[in-house]
Amino acid sequence: MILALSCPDRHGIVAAVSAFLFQRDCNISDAQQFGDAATETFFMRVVFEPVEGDAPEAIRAAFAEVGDRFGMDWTLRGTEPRKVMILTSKFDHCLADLLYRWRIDELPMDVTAIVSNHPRNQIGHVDLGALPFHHLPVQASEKAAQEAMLLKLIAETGTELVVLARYMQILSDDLAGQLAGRCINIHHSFLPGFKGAKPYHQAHARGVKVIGATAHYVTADLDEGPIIDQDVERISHRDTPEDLIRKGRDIERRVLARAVRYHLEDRVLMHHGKTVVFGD
Ligand SMILES: Nc1nc2c(c(=O)[nH]1)N[C@@H](CN(C=O)c1ccc(C(=O)N[C@@H](CCC(=O)O)C(=O)O)cc1)CN2
Repeated sequence: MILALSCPDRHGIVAAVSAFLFQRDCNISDAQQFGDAATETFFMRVVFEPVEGDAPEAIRAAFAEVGDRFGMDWTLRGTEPRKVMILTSKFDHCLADLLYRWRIDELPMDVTAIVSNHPRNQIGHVDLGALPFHHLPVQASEKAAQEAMLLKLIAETGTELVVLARYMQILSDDLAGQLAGRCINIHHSFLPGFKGAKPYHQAHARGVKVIGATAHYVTADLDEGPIIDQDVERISHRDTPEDLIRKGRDIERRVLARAVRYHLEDRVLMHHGKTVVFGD
């Protein structure tokens, strides 16, 4: 099981958590914590094995007293797969990579559906196997209707996380609000540089020597959401925009996969528009 928490920083938090787990004969296999002096906030992630028959609900019910005592924001989850919906437009490299990592059990998820604003035959060569595919086209005048169908699908499938794997439509403030903290986007630049569409052409025009990719939670403000993970590659004057797009694909794949896995493993805690990430 994984306990993730944040609370006002004070003495005794780690002691109280470890005492609770000790009293229940739980075995701690990993623990990470961080105290943010600037905001006097404490963050902690503990992976532990409960004794046989100690049900998650019972542990949660018992931990609530500790949570209330310290004013914690906390989640306590098993490691069962979580329901993920993947949205894409025409570029399928991130979708294909996520599905490969899912098929080799690198990502603890059940894929509820693949959704695109383009028809199935326009999203590259990726093998969706038996996964449900939904074509939800976006006409500017019918964006609200398209988003209502998307929200209905998310609700009906019990989707817990929405991944924008190069989904090139801007979500409305309402939809972004309804998916707050459970929608991750891959932006194909090293934010805050080169927001918006065509970042590789912007980078080429600026003559930068490093390109990158950024995975972030989606908010109403385009490319402004809390950053979960980033990575970069050095480039040179020899690289054309097409070279940057090619080199960028690899960066996007690994950054998005890492961010999705970190979210699914409760390694990401949100804080003041930023994140605390207990990586591996
Ligand atoms: N509310 C948000 N929606 C989306 C975000 C976000 O941060 N907040 N990220 C984008 C992804 N993205 C960059 O990473 C991005 C996608 C699309 C555009 C854009 O200008 N789209 C045009 C249409 C383009 C087309 O049809 O091909 C538009 O929507 O007018 C910029 C950046 C996903 N959504």
